[in-house]
Amino acid sequence: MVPPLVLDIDGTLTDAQSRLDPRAFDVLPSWDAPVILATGKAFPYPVSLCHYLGLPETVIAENGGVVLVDGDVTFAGDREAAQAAADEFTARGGDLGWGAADTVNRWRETEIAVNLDADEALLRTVADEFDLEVIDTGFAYHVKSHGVEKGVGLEHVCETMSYDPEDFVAVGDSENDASTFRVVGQSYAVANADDVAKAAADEVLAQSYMDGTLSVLDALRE
Ligand SMILES: O=C(O)COP(=O)(O)O
Ligand SMILES: [Mg+2]
Repeated sequence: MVPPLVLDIDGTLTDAQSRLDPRAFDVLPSWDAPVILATGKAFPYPVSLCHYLGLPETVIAENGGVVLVDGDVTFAGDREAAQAAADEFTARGGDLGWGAADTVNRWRETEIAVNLDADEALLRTVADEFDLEVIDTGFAYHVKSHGVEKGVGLEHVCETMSYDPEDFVAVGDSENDASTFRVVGQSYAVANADDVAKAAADEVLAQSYMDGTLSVLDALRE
């Protein structure tokens, strides 16, 4: 019997160019246990990924800010504070860096994401003034409330689904996966992971991106 999975998206189910690795379609829809997508992306991204993979919509989005399980959506985090910090950052000359349409934040409900090209020092100064934290996922800076984490989201999912987080196997690549790694039974950082994720993981994989993830899933299926 295979264990339930909690999988990060960017850097874990993708290639180095952030493109979804098509092998996800071979392995995830037929996985014989729950597959939870846990991401820093805004809510519609993992929902649509579930839709197109043919998976039940059980997702942790916005680094734990939004959780969908069993048809119920719950929110954590102070979006208004994050917006106020973003406005102040912009007023002081910062740029969120996503252009006018800003599809990165347009549907984001509990935090604000900022392009990695932005002025990090200014962003951290302003976030601090609003009692918010900044995490760097390797794909964006996220300005968010303290204590909102993917791992907390997973605990909520588990309560609803009557699972123990210990039953889960996790794969991830960055700082925002460390909280997941702390609550699951077995955790893996892909080789491209950042130092925080590598330190938090039970095991650091030899292979990067989806190659690393598949090495875990193939071993679990054997
Ligand atoms: O949105 C990001 O910054 C990273 O997304 P991820 O958590 O799926 O890697
Ligand atoms: Mg990631």
